[in-house]
Amino acid sequence: AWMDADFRRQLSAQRERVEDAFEFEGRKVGRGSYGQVFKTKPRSCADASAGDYALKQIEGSGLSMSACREIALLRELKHPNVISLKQVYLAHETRQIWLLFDYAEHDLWRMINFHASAKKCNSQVSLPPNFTKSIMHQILCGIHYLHSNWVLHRDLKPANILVMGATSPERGRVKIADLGLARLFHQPLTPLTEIDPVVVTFWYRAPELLLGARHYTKAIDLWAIGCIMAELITDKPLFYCKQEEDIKTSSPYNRDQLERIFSVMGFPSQQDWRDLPHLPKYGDLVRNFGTGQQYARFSLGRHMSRSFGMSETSSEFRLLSRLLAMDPLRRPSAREALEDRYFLEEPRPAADVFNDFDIPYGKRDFISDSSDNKDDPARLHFASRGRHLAVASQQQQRPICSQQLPHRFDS
Ligand SMILES: Cc1ccc(-n2nc(C(C)(C)C)cc2NC(=O)NCCCNC(=O)OC(C)(C)C)cc1
Repeated sequence: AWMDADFRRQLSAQRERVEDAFEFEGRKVGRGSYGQVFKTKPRSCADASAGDYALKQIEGSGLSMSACREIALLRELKHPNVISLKQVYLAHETRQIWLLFDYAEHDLWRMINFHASAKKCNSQVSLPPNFTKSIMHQILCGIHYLHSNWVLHRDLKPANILVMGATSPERGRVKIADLGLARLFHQPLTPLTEIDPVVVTFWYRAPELLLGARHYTKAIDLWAIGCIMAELITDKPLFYCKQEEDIKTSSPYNRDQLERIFSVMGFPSQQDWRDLPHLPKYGDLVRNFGTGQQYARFSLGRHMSRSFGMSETSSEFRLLSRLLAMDPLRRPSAREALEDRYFLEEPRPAADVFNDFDIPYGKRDFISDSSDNKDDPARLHFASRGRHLAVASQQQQRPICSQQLPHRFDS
């Protein structure tokens, strides 16, 4: 051994073990191909007030490529709106890698689903007037920081936008994360009405990606932020498209998703998007959609005003339509978006997106391993229909559809 045995023994005796430092038995809140995540408290400080931590046990053993990438990336990044890596634990015996993060009780996927369910039961939950503006401001601040460090996110969607809970010193602060893909079958089976947050969806993918663009760009992240803004306003995914039942081909071209985008945005003309004919899948586009005449009367303004009564002259709509420019060259940078009039007008964005409103969302559920029953016939049924079919996450908190909505959910 390159280190003398005695010294190694000494190091090993001193090394802090993650199981000695944290209580995480039965506190699993996330499961996926990346590994699993626990909601933990340090064993040392007994007082419950100390913030919680998210402890991610990385799948596999040893320094995998993804473990290296996550550690190397996150240890360099420090911004209030980006998830922060607190500590790395290397268990030498098992060669396991554990990453320690601040714990975020909420995320936009669960929050938006909560409001969508509340609407269905007509039990509207009141929100601050600057709710969307505050969230958008903090997402753009976080992405501006990442982009200025030449870090592209590549998979922005509501599930990756975390929000700190009531017990955190950073109550109501947005933290951009990348939770990776979660396995689908750890959730008990419930109706397919809600698509699991982490099924691979194309709803946030920029049109140039669907048409075969070979490289991710900052503009691709800004398109996704536009999709998230629309979803915050309407509680519905703007470019919702049914999930494929069978395993998707590897082709980036997704006709149904493009069809959905055109039926909201209209079809891009030569003037709208000069470089469109140079995209690899332009031939497929012409074959499937011809000149796009059938979408001539559609536009974002028409969609947002007819479906959600949104004024096309509002600064909110103006920013949304800038972010959702079909031509990536016409989308604003994160800095240009932050300078938009929308953020300078009343009400101004707040540091705590909930302001002093009660937080109506439930806490994350703990996942029990027993629900990972491999022999569950229903699981096999869904499995046979392809891994894209999701079993809706039981973790989704539905508001109680009764008149007396309890005052505080998060206490
Ligand atoms: C392989 C790899 C995986 C993830 C990341 N990554 N990238 C980013 C940027 C782009 C936002 C900086 C962030 C990450 N990693 C994470 O966000 N990891 C979070 C793990 C903590 N999980 C977590 O808090 O999960 C709950 C369910 C409690 C919300 C990098 C590399």
